Amino acid sequence: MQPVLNVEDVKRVESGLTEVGVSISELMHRAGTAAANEVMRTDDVSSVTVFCGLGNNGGDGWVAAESLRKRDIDVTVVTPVAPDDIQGDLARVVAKSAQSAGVKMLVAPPKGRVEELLLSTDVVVDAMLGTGFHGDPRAPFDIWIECINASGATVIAVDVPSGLSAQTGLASSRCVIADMTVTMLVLKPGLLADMGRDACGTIVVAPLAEQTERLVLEADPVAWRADLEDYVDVLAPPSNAVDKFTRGSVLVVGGSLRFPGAPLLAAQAAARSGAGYVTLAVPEPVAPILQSQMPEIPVMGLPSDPDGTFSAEAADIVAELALKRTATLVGPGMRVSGGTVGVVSKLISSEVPLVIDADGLNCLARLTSNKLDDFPELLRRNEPLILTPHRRELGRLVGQQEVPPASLTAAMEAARRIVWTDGGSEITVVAKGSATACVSVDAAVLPKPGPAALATAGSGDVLGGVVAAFLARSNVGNDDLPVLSALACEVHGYAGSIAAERFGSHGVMARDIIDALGLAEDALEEQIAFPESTDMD
Ligand SMILES: NC(=O)C1=CN([C@@H]2O[C@H](COP(=O)(O)OP(=O)(O)OC[C@H]3O[C@@H](n4cnc5c(N)ncnc54)[C@H](O)[C@@H]3O)[C@@H](O)[C@H]2O)[C@@H](O)CC1
Ligand SMILES: Nc1ncnc2c1ncn2[C@@H]1O[C@H](COP(=O)(O)OP(=O)(O)O)[C@@H](O)[C@H]1O
Ligand SMILES: [K+]
Repeated sequence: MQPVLNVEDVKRVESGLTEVGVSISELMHRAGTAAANEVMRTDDVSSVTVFCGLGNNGGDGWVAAESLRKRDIDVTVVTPVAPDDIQGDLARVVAKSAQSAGVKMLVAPPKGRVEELLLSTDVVVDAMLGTGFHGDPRAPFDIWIECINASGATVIAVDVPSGLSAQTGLASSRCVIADMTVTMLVLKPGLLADMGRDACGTIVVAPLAEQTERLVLEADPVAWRADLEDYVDVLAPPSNAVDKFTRGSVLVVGGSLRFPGAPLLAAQAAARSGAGYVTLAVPEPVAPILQSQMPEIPVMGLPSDPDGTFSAEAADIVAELALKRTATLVGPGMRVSGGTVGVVSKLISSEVPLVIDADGLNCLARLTSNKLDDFPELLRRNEPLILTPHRRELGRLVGQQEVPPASLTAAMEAARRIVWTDGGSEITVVAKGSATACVSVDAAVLPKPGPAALATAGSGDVLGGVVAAFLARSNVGNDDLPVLSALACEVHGYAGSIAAERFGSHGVMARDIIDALGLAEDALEEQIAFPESTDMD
């Protein structure tokens, strides 16, 4: 797994490196050289334009320019001020050095001149704004960003694409869209989430010093990006000596007359994710509707209120059923009512491996008056509990219902409040979004995100079914629940990619993701076993 550090903690690595004799100036030289090395790896590069800002990110750019000049590349720096007028000492020194080495420059050029230069540029190096950037890019950077994005040149961003927050992954309207980002020392969360996914292109981490790895670990990574090899051994090895029950049995509890389809999607997804026996428990009037849809999945009708949701009597029956299954998923389409809150509450207090999704989470929010983190006794259990909220559901659980977490880091913080309420490793929160974090008390694991085609109604129900099936099939201890959940997310995401190939990136429906789940898991397992053989990107 690759560590991810909050931007403020990167400074701790920087000062640790200074203590072992690697100065900031030396780091800047190594950073600029690392960026230049990536430029040199680009095919057929002869002319490069480096856009430099006024801080240390700009300093990296000047170093890169000088390094490229020495390798006979035709390089021009575009800068708001001449080297002598740069305020920061480090950046001024390297800028003057590049100037003395014969690097060409354009100081505060008009827009038309920048556009003209870009016409003959093969590679742009974006060294305008790095981790010191806040707010919206001001002139002239806003204009230069526009020119770069319109240029068609290959763009290599230094540390972070200008305009993107390396911490939050949020960007204003002006943000460099790079083909590659050479990020210094360590991954930062904003590169992996939200707009970061569109802006960074391929991410290359330049460690810059041999002590970096140790110092990064000491700086307490906020998350870990999973690699495929991390998933080895998470699921039980295949065996022919199984029957439908030993392959893992899943109970899906949910549905209402208003939303009968959601639990069916989840149950189908569980069946397509390798659970040998999947059962649905739904309110009585919903049962005949579903039974006709899916002959493989037995449907049980449980006591219902007149509005077609579970009644109070359903709770004990559900708990008894759950005790006989390897894992239970509760929530899809069940609505929030006295009866459904009772069902969720009963399941939580039963020692059964449990996944709570969708309205199951909203019931939990109701039960705890939007302060789940104030109810440690509720969450204290031995068997696994996996919550799969999207950001609005997550917000409702921790009192942020008006303003849900807006970034991956904010979502991880909210998820941490929940898992720390209990403090045990049996709870994992899968904080879903365009990038997802699987958070436990020990770690936050970031699966490789799937395509935007996953953002379609019912897709979350499908994920719930996959997570429940993997929980039923797994042989891991509670400590590995974040990795197990991350694998479920990757299979879901990969199934989304297969479905997008089949139906077009705008044409995917939740059912298409379900149909691709089995193939997605096979493909991923092949990748895990033979990592070099195929390229998943
Ligand atoms: N942390 C480290 O160990 C290393 C950092 N290095 C570089 O240093 C960078 C951070 O340097 P700095 O802290 O100087 O920050 P930056 O260079 O990212 O940005 C600071 C500059 O941008 C300006 N700025 C901020 N917001 C702006 C806005 N909205 N519009 C226009 N201008 C704006 C500031 O006035 C300042 O001049 C990193 O991104 C990386 O590229 C590297 O030199 C090597 C190692
Ligand atoms: N832009 C995106 N890129 C990748 N995955 C996404 C994106 N948007 C949503 N997803 C994924 O799709 C699923 C949507 O779940 P959810 O919001 O619960 O949907 P629903 O409630 O409609 O079932 C989650 O797994 C989420 O991580
Ligand atoms: K940059």
